[in-house]
Amino acid sequence: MARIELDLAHAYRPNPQQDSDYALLPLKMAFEDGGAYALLGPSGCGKTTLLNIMSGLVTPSQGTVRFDGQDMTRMTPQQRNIAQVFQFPVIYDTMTVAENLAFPLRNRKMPADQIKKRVGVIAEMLEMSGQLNQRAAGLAADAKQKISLGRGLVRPDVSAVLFDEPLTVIDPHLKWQLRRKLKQIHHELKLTLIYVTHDQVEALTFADQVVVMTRGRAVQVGSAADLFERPKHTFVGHFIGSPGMNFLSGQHTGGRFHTLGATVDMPANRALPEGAYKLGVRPEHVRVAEAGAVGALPMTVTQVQDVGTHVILSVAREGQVLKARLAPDATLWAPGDAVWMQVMGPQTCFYQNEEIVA
Ligand SMILES: Nc1ncnc2c1ncn2[C@@H]1O[C@H](COP(=O)(O)OP(=O)(O)OP(=O)(O)O)[C@@H](O)[C@H]1O
Repeated sequence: MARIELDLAHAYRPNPQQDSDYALLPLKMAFEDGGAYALLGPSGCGKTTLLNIMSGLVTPSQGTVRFDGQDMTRMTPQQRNIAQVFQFPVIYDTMTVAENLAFPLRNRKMPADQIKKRVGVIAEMLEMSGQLNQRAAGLAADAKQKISLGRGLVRPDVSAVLFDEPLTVIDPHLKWQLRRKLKQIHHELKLTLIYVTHDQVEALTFADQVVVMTRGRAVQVGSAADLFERPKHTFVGHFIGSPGMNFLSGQHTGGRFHTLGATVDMPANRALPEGAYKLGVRPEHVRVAEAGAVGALPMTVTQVQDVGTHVILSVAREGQVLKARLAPDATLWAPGDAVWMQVMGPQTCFYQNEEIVA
């Protein structure tokens, strides 16, 4: 295993001139030895490009890839000793499950008794012990992809295992199980795992550290709690959470925040220089308040969505909607009701140029 350090940018086209010419804008980051990481972001943000640069399938147009300090930028995937699992199964249909799992170990000339043992361990982890002697050809797509996962995980000596949306072909119920399984496998095998996905639940359940990407930029690297409580960039606020963070543009002057044609008092202990900001507050932290309460805004209820475990209350002012995630008894509210919504609190964040400042 290795610590992977990236200091690079990548454009697929020659002579990139502007940001939009880059699949990856200049980035500098490190993946620690033995960590479980996810690269999360919408389609086209550069996740696969970043993964392929780590594996050696793509050479960055600028900068370097280092493994444990050694420059690997121009090395092949074999030389980097990387295992990669793709969206669709890459297996040999004519071989049995056991032979498929053993294949990467045979290639590395591991002694037969050790191969048998390791294949047994991996099959057990993936709950495939009963299928070891079956031919892959007769198996369902789910089972074939499990073999692909197993082939990625079977070698104990790899620098890292890279997964590119590996659960795409998996049935939703099994997907949930496999996600948890991969997390458990990570704890047991202590391999460096890097997992590409556009699904926040998948990223947050699997990884200890999530790299959130948008338009070729890695905007934040952090734990689920970091991304939830302190989104460094408004994109992270929008993208993580369901519904995402609320944002209100406004002006801070004289200890008050002016937004949507109203004024909210800032809590006394909240130090913030005067200026223009976007206030960011998670629906989980918005509360219905007493009329005129410090930190509350007068608004009108537009929608009450009862989703069983909680209620999403949508309120609006001057055409701007704010969402609050409340306990189930909030169904007492109805569209048209006047409410005061508490938007200021210790978890309220402030942004300038989309970056967090307080
Ligand atoms: N081989 C290529 N040649 C030219 N442009 C490419 C190539 N591969 C990707 N791109 C472009 O680079 C950008 C990043 O693509 P990439 O596939 O890395 O994103 P992604 O986040 O993995 O998206 P998806 O989830 O859809 O695969 C996109 O604009 C894409 O069109």
